Amino acid sequence: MSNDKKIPFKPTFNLTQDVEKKLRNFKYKILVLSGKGGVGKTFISSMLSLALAEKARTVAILDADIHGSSIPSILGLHGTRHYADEEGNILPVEGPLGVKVVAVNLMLDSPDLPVVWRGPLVSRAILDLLSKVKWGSGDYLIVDLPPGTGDAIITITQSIPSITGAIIVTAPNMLSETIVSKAINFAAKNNIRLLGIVENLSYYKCPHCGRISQVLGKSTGEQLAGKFGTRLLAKIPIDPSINDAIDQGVPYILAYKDGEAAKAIRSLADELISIVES
Ligand SMILES: Nc1ncnc2c1ncn2[C@@H]1O[C@H](COP(=O)(O)OP(=O)(O)OP(=O)(O)O)[C@@H](O)[C@H]1O
Repeated sequence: MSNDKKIPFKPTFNLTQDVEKKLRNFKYKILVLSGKGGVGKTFISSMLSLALAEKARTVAILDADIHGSSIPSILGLHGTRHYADEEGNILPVEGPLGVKVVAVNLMLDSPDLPVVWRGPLVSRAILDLLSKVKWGSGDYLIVDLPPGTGDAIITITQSIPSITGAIIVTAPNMLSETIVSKAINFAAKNNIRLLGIVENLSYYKCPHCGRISQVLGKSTGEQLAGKFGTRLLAKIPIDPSINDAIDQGVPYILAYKDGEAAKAIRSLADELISIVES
C-alpha cells in the first residue's frame, strides 16, 4: 500500500444550499398551489404579482410548472428569453411593473417546444435551475407550483428557505373536501403555513344587468375555509376579458383595470399584505 496522503471522501450535496442562498433575500415567499389543474392557479399567481407591484412591492415570480409553463404568455412576455451573465448565472426577465420572471419557457428556443423531462429529472432540473438564478433581493417571491402534490412540488418546497405560507386556488365545482384537504395536508406535512383559499371562477356578473350567476355551481368557499380552520382570501369572478387580454398579449389587470376580476385580485393582494406584513 502506498504512503500517499489520503483525503477522506465527502460527497457534496450543495445544490440545495445554493438554492437557499439564492432565494434568501426575499422577505416573503408565497407558494401558490392547487389540488387540481386548470383552476386558474397560474393566472392568479401572475396577476397577484402585478397587483403587489402596483402596491409598491418589489416582486419576483417563479414559474415552477415545468410542463405547463404559461406565466410568460399571461404576463404578455413575447419574444423574450433568459440570458446568463459572465459567471453563468441565469438573469430573470423583467416583466411588467418591474416584476422579475423566471420560467422554463423563457429558456427554450421556441415556447412551443415540449419539455420532456420526467420524474426525478424534473426535480433535479428545478433545483439546478433555482441554484443558478441571480434573483437579487425583493419583497415578494411568488412561486407558481405544478398542480397536484407530486415529486416536483416536494423538491421545490423543500429547497425554498423559510417559506412564508401557501395560498390554495380552487374553483366552486372542485371545492370538494378531498381536493382542499389534499393541499392542506401537503402544507401541513411540509410545515408550511396555510394563508388561505382563493375561489377562482367563483361567479359571473352580467355587465349589462349586474345579475350574478354561479355558473360553475354553488360557492362553498367560506364554509370550507371555516371547516379547515383557514380563511377565504378572495372570490375571483369569471371574466371573459381575461382570455381577450391573453390573446392580445397584454396582462389582464393592467389592460382591464376596472374589470370585476381585476378588482378582486387587487383586494386579494391587500388581504395578503395585511396577513403577512402585519
Ligand atoms: N377568473 C377567470 N375568468 C375567466 N378565465 C379564467 C379565469 N381564471 C383563469 N382563467 C383562464 O382559464 C385558463 C386556465 O388558467 P390557468 O392556466 O391559470 O390554470 P392552472 O390552474 O394554472 O392550470 P394548470 O394547473 O393546468 O397549469 C386560462 O386560459 C385562463 O386565462
